[in-house]
Amino acid sequence: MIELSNITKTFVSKKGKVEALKNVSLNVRKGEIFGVIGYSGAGKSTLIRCVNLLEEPTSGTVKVDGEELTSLSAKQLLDARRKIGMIFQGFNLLKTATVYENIAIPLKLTGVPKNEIKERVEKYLTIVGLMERKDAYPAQLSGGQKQRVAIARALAFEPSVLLSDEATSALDPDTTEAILELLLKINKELGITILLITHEMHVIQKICDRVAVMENGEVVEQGMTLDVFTAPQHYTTKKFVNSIFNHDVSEDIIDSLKDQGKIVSLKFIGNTSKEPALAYVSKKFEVFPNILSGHITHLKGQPFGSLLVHLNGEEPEVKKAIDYLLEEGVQVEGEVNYDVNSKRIPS
Ligand SMILES: Nc1ncnc2c1ncn2[C@@H]1O[C@H](COP(=O)(O)OP(=O)(O)OP(=O)(O)O)[C@@H](O)[C@H]1O
Repeated sequence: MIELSNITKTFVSKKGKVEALKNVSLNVRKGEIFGVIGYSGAGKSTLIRCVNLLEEPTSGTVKVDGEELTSLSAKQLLDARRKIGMIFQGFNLLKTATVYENIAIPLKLTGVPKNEIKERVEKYLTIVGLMERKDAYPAQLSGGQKQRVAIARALAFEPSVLLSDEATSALDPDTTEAILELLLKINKELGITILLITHEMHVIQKICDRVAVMENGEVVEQGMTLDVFTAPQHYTTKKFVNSIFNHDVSEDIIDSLKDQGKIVSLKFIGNTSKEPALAYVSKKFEVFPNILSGHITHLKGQPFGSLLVHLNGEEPEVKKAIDYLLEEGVQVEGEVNYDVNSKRIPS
């Protein structure tokens, strides 16, 4: 549905050149929710803006719904953009227009007939749950309600693709959840393909079928959300995974324990979360597991747990215990390193 092939984007300013995108290729399939996650400056905004050519790539091609946007004339591009809705962190509503007008005016400007405008505005305001606020002005709405108006405005063009540029980043956690639920509903019920960018793991965890991790203008890892985050390969991906578990154990404790066995991080996926694999370790081997910290979350609806455990015992027994845990489908990571926040985490 969205095919980005070998996209590069170089900004040239007085300060010099910035390679914001370096040979990025992505393929977003019809009907899926695809998330791009990365820290500040990774190139996410530049990437999503290249999809509707708000930003023109320095090289590479952009195809949306089979049409190569990079080869269209200005007029053709305007038409093609109507199939690509976009929502933003800052909502971008007209302050002096009502909720109804915010949706109706852009339709009017593109020549949609009057009776159809009314039909569409009412249809999409109902879908986002804001019909009763149609005469309100943006200043009278909460952040979540403003984002709902922006979503209705995007949907009113009946796009096949919705781009979301950090749409929940300015919202509180409860409102974020509600907006993510709405995006899921739009994806399922209207069949709209969604490409979103975010720096928040829970956005990816909750709604994305597939994910790409960006760092320094490059996609460093991509695949099914569950696969990428349960077996992270790249340092940045590991940092994102560790950020959801936040094992906050003091260095003093780690230093005092590390000579009497091994400190490991165990990750449990799906049904293995429910199995007491760790309890068997102390029965089967001369190893005494001591849980230093633990957390269970969800990844695309599947339980995903992490325990920071001190496996106290002689090296051969600890090794056997680790092999046993691996056989049971538990991910085991050893070596304790510092992360950027100077908290010690297994890498
Ligand atoms: N118009 C521009 N001119 C010059 N450099 C730019 C421009 N836009 C982005 N950049 C640079 O390109 C790089 C990627 O920026 P981009 O905004 O795409 O990253 P991001 O991952 O979206 O981060 P953030 O969430 O902080 O916006 C950064 O180094 C940024 O300073």
